[in-house]
Amino acid sequence: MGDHSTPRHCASNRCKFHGILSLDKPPPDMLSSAHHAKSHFLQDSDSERVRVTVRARPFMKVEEGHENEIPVVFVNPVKSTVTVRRKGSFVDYTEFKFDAVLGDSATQADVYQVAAQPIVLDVLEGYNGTIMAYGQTGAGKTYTLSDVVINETNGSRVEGIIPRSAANIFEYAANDKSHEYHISMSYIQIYMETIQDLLNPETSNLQIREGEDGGIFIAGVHEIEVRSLEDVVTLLMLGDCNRQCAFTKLNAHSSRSHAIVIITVEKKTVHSLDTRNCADRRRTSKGILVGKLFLVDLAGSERLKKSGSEGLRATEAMSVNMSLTALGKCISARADPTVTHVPFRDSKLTRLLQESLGGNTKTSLIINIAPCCDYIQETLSSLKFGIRAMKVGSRAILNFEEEFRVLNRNLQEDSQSKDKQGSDTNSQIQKGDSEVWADAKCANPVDQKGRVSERKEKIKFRKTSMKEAEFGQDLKDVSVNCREEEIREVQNGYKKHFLDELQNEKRKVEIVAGSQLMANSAAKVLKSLSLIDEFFTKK
Ligand SMILES: Nc1ncnc2c1ncn2[C@@H]1O[C@H](COP(=O)(O)OP(=O)(O)OP(=O)(O)O)[C@@H](O)[C@H]1O
Repeated sequence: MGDHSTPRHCASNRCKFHGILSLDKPPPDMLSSAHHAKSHFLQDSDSERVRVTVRARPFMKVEEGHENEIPVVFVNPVKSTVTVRRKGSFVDYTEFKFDAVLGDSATQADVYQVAAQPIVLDVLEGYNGTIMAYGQTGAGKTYTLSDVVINETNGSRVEGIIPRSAANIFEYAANDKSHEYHISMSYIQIYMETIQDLLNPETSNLQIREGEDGGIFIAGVHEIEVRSLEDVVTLLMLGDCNRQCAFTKLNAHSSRSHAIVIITVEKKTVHSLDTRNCADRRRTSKGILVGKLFLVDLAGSERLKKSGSEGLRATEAMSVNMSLTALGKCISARADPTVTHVPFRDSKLTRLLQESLGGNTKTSLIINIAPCCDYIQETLSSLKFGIRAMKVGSRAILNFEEEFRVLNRNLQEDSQSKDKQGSDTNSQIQKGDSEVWADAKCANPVDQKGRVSERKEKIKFRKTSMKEAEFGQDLKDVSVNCREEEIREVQNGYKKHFLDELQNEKRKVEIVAGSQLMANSAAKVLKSLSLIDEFFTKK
């Protein structure tokens, strides 16, 4: 962050354009491997923040052969800069520096490797990720994200980021023999401030809800299991048929809605036969990692004068412009550490993308620009948007869910063995309280110095009758009334289990304990969670 993300305005004739490559592609070594892309693009010494790539498309046929072609936008993939020159001037220009810049000869594979693959790999590790295309109408957002070429004889060929991401996910899952995968997909559009399910168009105006953990989700949206790239391509095509598009002067196939594909990857450790029967299986249970990938094709901003939109088309454009303005405001607010209120609720788009704008998500933003002279104002505005976005931090945490079934079984076994010993008579938890819904959640992000940041999650008991337990905002405030021997057992069993988890995931840990637990078992879980504090404090 800091200097490199600030546009530099230069009006001095000492600055020359020598060395600036016009719309060229990065050297092959930059794109050589996924690993390379990751180390250059997403893992620098900065704290986590939104990463921004600019992609300049080539001139289209209709744009060729007139004044429009006068070069005003210069990209330099080597230096990751875009320079925009004022028409007719050689001395008045603005230079912007981004995380990566790709010119008109960059292929779809190049764009995927630089701007998408690192996020997809993070999703496969259990993080949330967002890949979002932004830019004026006709700049190439849909081409970058959704392009699929259908070849009658050989079947479909993947081109854009969405099918490539799906291909990457299925290939990764097929090669990973130590995990079981469950992959599902949803596809929605935000059209004129209503959310529509593109895979089930009968349902209209879906509602955005906030989960108990503060996460945002769409209530009632279809989540369809996908087992292959072909499944994904079929659903994409089905959704695209239902998406709102129209002819405008600026784009023959202009999107009139924001479209979002959500791919959810759940992965679970496969237990070997030995460990399945092992008495100490708590140590081998790794739970479920859940990564959500949001692929966002924003509708393009358009000036009504230029697009010639009227009637419904004009109303659609105004609705799109309004939500993009709201997005801009949220980005500006997030980029400014002194601003405390972020107006996420100003539009459906920003409410839905709340986590992608500085929340529990790793975000890659692609700024699509057109090279034409006519669009210079729109290009400048998109580039400035990208620069602001680079200042937005993020705090993605590993979405680790303790496998409820395993946890529940272990806890019940513990409880049954207690019953056998007849020690329940001493328990301070009443018999009538044994069946409660317990939903204890502890999000435990650890900062770069290894300190535990303050816990903000509430401990909630949905239908608790546990009079013995008192719960506060912070786990330190939790006091659970259980017997000495129960605590010892928790220390011996769960402490070891959770510490194993923590050591595997040194940076951040999220542990969820929930399900229809026995009351006394829930108490143990809380107690065991509180041991995590001790672990980090000692470190
Ligand atoms: N990198 C590229 N190479 C070749 N053609 C491109 C490229 N980018 C875009 N195009 C072409 O430009 C046209 C407009 O692109 P696209 O529809 O993706 O724009 P968009 O930004 O999604 O527009 P809107 O916001 O109006 O939906 C399409 O015909 C597309 O095929």
